[in-house]
Amino acid sequence: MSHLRSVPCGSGPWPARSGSATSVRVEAPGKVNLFLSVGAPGPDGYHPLTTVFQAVRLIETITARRQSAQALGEITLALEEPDDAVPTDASNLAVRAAHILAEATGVSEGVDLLVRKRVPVAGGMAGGSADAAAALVACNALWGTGLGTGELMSLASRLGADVPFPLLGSTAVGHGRGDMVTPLMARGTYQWVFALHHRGLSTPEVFARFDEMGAGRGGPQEVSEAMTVALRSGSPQALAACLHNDLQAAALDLRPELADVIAVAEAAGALRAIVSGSGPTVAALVADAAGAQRVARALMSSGLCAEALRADAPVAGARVVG
Ligand SMILES: C[C@@](CO)(OP(=O)(O)O)[C@H](O)COP(=O)(O)OP(=O)(O)OC[C@H]1O[C@@H](n2ccc(N)nc2=O)[C@H](O)[C@@H]1O
Ligand SMILES: Nc1ncnc2c1ncn2[C@@H]1O[C@H](COP(=O)(O)OP(=O)(O)O)[C@@H](O)[C@H]1O
Repeated sequence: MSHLRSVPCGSGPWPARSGSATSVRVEAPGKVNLFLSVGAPGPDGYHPLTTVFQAVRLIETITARRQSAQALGEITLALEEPDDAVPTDASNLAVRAAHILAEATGVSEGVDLLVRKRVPVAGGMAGGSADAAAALVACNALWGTGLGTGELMSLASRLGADVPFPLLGSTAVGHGRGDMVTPLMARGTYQWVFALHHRGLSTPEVFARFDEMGAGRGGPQEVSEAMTVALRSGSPQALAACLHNDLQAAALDLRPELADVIAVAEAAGALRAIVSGSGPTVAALVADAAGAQRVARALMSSGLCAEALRADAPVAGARVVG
């Protein structure tokens, strides 16, 4: 299709080497799925899907620090604000990312990772995946391992279906497990309000409920022409009409109150509100800043959500800052 171009391989928009820097700071965005069509699972249990990701201005920041010569070459992680829902051991996706990069490049140096989280945890907005992408870019620069975009993308897809996208950012189509990403032409800036909840939803549980409901038959649908035209037009009204999420019914089945959250956002003037990815975050697309304020206020006074966050999109993928 003429609006698609392939991911360039070679060096990315981040420095390959940091020289003698003692630390590297990287930012990576959360995402919302503008379109998510899910097919029947394959023998590995994974679902083939077609999705349109948009990177939103809810930004994870990872600082990778060189260790002292006396350190044991371990990979450690700390959270700027401790959170029981986020592991800090070897199961953290950012730690796994540093390990996989060290293994692929033969690096024995350790690293101390410090994470500032701004994407809701287990909210269907891929915060853990953004951390993994940020850790890959940060360690690649700190260690001077010099991997290019193609190689980082390939490591990212081994970490999780959602990990390659935050390396790319902006707006992109995902195929396969969602890990085969291709940039998509999009104009304009979109305003979102995200309704957050205290309790997250588990991605495997939502896919399992999707299967129990008999929802995925055959292969996933392709992105509609209406969606690509809407994105090229930059019109939030046109985009609102095309938003689609096959996992929404399963998320609503697990959390029926999300239907009320959607209704409150739309009654307050959102152009459309949908479940973000596997949920439970509800993403409301609004026309402008005034609309965002009205919707955020209505969501908060409804008592149905823990927080309402405003963010614009799209934004860039993982990049070294500071
Ligand atoms: C649903 C989506 C939509 O973008 O994201 P979230 O909304 O959860 O962030 C993704 O498909 C989630 O991606 P991610 O969270 O990286 O998934 P992974 O870690 O690779 O897989 C977690 C589990 O989700 C299920 N899974 C994931 C991707 C896929 N295409 N088919 C699946 O069935 C599998 O049960 C797998 O064991
Ligand atoms: N760096 C990380 N940040 C957040 N959660 C993480 C991280 N590493 C592992 N996890 C685990 O992954 C789960 C899902 O994380 P997250 O990426 O926030 O949500 P989602 O998959 O819904 O987009 C969390 O509940 C947590 O147990």
